[in-house]
Amino acid sequence: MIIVRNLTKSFPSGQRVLDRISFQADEGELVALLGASGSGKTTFFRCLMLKEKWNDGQYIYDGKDISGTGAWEKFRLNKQWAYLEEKPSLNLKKTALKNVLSALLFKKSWWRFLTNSVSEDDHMEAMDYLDKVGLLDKAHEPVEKLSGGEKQRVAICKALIKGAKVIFADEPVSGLDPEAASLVMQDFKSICQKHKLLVFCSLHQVELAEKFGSRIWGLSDGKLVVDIAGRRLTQREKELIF
Ligand SMILES: Nc1ncnc2c1ncn2[C@@H]1O[C@H](COP(=O)(O)OP(=O)(O)OP(=O)(O)O)[C@@H](O)[C@H]1O
Repeated sequence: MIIVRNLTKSFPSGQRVLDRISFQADEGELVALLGASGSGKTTFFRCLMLKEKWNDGQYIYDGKDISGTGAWEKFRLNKQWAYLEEKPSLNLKKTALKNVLSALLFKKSWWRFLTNSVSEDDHMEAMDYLDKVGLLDKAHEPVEKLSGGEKQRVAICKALIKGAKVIFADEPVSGLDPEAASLVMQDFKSICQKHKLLVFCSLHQVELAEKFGSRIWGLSDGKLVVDIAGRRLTQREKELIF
């Protein structure tokens, strides 16, 4: 699904943040990305979402070379990608259901977009997704009343209803207590398998990466120093990353 060869990124200051990173990642994979603070995890995701210009490298997505692609192609690809942040961007005053439905904006026909109408099918689909992440009974609650983990799960539903094929989750469980963090990670794992998505998830917690990642990557000094199937990391691997 994604093949990257020699991704290199430097900022104008001259700092090289990503150094010739190469990988192949496929649908159904939950890639847990570990790295110390400032190791370049966010920059890496931003490069993969084409929000940052690459200095070098080749990017193949769904069999097509999209290195140096134009604005229209980026717009089209952005519909297939979702970016989830530590603090999900949600309308706090609106209900969980309305937040999920808002992600349909770009999928609707122009007529329904202009009249802001929601079909019975849209409604059912949104409720189905909320049900899948255990939030059916919170569908009509304003998001400001939901916990951090529940807000993150609403953001996951938004990504699903938008039809995202790849999710970039940037430290989605930072600030959550261990139980809420596990629930969110469990949701990522199940949607990844069920909907055949590719999920990249940056984490600081090694245990969560070991428990939920189908693959674990370690980023250090701009390089992918660890790329293994999900399992317990050895002491040596931890030392390479941190
Ligand atoms: N727009 C920018 N201009 C210049 N330097 C930047 C820019 N964005 C990030 N950097 C630098 O790139 C390096 C990597 O930053 P990045 O945010 O990608 O790391 P991170 O691994 O996501 O960190 P954290 O875990 O703390 O969120 C840092 O040294 C940062 O200062």
